[in-house]
Amino acid sequence: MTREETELMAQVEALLSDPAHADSPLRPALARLHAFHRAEKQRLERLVTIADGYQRYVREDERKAQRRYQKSLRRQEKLSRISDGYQQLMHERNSALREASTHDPLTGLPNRRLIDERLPKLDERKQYTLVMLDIDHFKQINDRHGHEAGDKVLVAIAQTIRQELRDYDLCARWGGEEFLLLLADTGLSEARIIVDRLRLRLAELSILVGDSRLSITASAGLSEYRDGEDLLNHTLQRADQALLQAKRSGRDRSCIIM
Ligand SMILES: Nc1nc2c(ncn2[C@@H]2O[C@H](COP(=O)(O)OP(=O)(O)OP(=O)(O)O)[C@@H](O)[C@H]2O)c(=O)[nH]1
Repeated sequence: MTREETELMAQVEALLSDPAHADSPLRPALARLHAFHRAEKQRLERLVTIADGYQRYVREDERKAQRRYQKSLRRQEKLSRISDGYQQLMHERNSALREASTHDPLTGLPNRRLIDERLPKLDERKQYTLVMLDIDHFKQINDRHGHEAGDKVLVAIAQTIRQELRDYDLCARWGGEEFLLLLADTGLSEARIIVDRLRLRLAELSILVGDSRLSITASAGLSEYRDGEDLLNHTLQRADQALLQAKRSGRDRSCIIM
């Protein structure tokens, strides 16, 4: 209520309660006007209270909706973090599984399965030489120094093969101490130079096992891929025969079957 209104109401109430105006013909009308004004005022106050309450309710409701929205946003962020993490984990697991199924766990070299997968992708226009490389008298290493020593030697051999070959050559651990090399874009005479250099590097290895230093030699059989033939059947058979020949003629050498 404004100050002016308060003063006016006080003035009207004073007039109404003054006995000097009890018989005034204006008094009943003034009394009704005063009562009407008070009733209106109370109604207005009630309305204001209701409107305030409604606004408070709306504000509180908005705050609740905001809190619910923030909470659901946080939950969604959490879910998407979990989902991202899960996808990453699945990706890593798949890569690990793929790695495990296509590589030899001891040396990390590709295994037969990977070679089987890669071979259909050979470029028919290129020359390829297939090499079977086998470590000589490997059994003696196991027998004399134990299986673990044999494993250590195999790891060192694989490392040397990897270092000596070019990026575009393929190499795999084919069996126990037998390795398959596929030299791309390479004819027999060039392949023999590469293989003999590799055998020399292998012979130079001096692998520390306990108190002993072990050295090895390797034999190799080479054969060139002929157009249209099955590499893992025909070319491989000739390379195997060449390897047998190398073993039979004294080991520590490479042989070729044309
Ligand atoms: N330490 C170890 N030894 C293995 C592994 N795989 C195969 N071998 C061993 O390799 C040896 C191969 O022996 P052989 O086939 O007789 O061949 P070798 O003694 O190398 O004789 P030649 O090939 O005729 O020169 C066996 O004793 C196998 O047990 C392996 O993963 N780790």
